[in-house]
Amino acid sequence: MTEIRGLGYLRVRSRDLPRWRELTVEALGFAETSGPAADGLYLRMDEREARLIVLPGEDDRVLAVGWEVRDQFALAAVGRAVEASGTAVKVLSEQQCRERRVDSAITFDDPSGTPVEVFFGPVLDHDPVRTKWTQRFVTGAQGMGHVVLPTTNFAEVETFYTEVLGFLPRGAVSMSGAAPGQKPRRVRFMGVNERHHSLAICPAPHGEPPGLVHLMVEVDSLDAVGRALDEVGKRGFSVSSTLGRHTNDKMVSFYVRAPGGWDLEYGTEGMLVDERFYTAEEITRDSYWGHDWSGAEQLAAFKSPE
Ligand SMILES: Cc1ccc(O)c(O)c1CC[C@@H]1C(=O)CC[C@]2(C)C(=O)CC[C@@H]12
Ligand SMILES: [Fe+2]
Repeated sequence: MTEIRGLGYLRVRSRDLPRWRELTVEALGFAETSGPAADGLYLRMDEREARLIVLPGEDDRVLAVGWEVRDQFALAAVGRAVEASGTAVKVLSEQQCRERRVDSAITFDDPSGTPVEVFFGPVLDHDPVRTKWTQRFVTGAQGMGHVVLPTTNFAEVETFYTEVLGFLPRGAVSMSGAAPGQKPRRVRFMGVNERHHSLAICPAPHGEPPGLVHLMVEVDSLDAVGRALDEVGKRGFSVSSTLGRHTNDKMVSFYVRAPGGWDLEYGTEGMLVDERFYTAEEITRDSYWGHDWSGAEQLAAFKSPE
């Protein structure tokens, strides 16, 4: 049984904070709050202080994928497992934990170099979450959403997340290149809670610096998804994939290109997995309908030569 309970937060760095703010706050309807860095973008989805944090800098990169555990004992157990696997673990300082608004955290790189943080004890903000479309983000026991990570050492990364961190396999798909000129690739899905997948890995060059394929966040309203889709178009953001319904998690979503070269997936109606009855399945199409990727710009992660 995994100690990881869900995706807790994502911290990224960007050269273009105004555009990130326009996308997340004005188009997707995240609630903006303040945080320790006066010039940072701190985005609330729920009673947590911030789930998505964008800090200004000279490049676009993932600073940390934050995974949440129950308590200090679970955190210690994860730290021991990661060390035992031969990966160096650092304990975050009190100052770093204050910045992240968590009780304690450790950090390490996964085998493809994605910076990972594992934490417990997030600080809550009890003020109401004022989202633009009055939607609620689906979080709670399902965590913040899911991330898809690019990797060139697929097998090693898969082993790390399943056997060291205890993620549960939640099926796979073999896809012919979705965008023209792309190679076929296998995507593996993994979960830690009732959300179908909190993590997926995709064979792709990681790019330099560490990139993402996408971050998915879920809302409780199809109207919010539709309104957000209208708004990203009006504001000139590139829609990487049109609206569609996935065959594995049944999510209705679209994908929009964020500044920095990866996508935000914005969806609703994701299914819940009941581990008492679930078995991992192999899907043969990514979607029942929709999800046309032909308009996608190349992923930053796919830019460097294979
Ligand atoms: C197949 C699928 C089911 C549920 C999801 O939440 C989900 O993101 C996907 C995969 C989408 C998939 C991806 O993440 C990596 C880039 C891919 C392979 C494409 O280029 C098209 C489909 C994309
Ligand atoms: Fe996704």
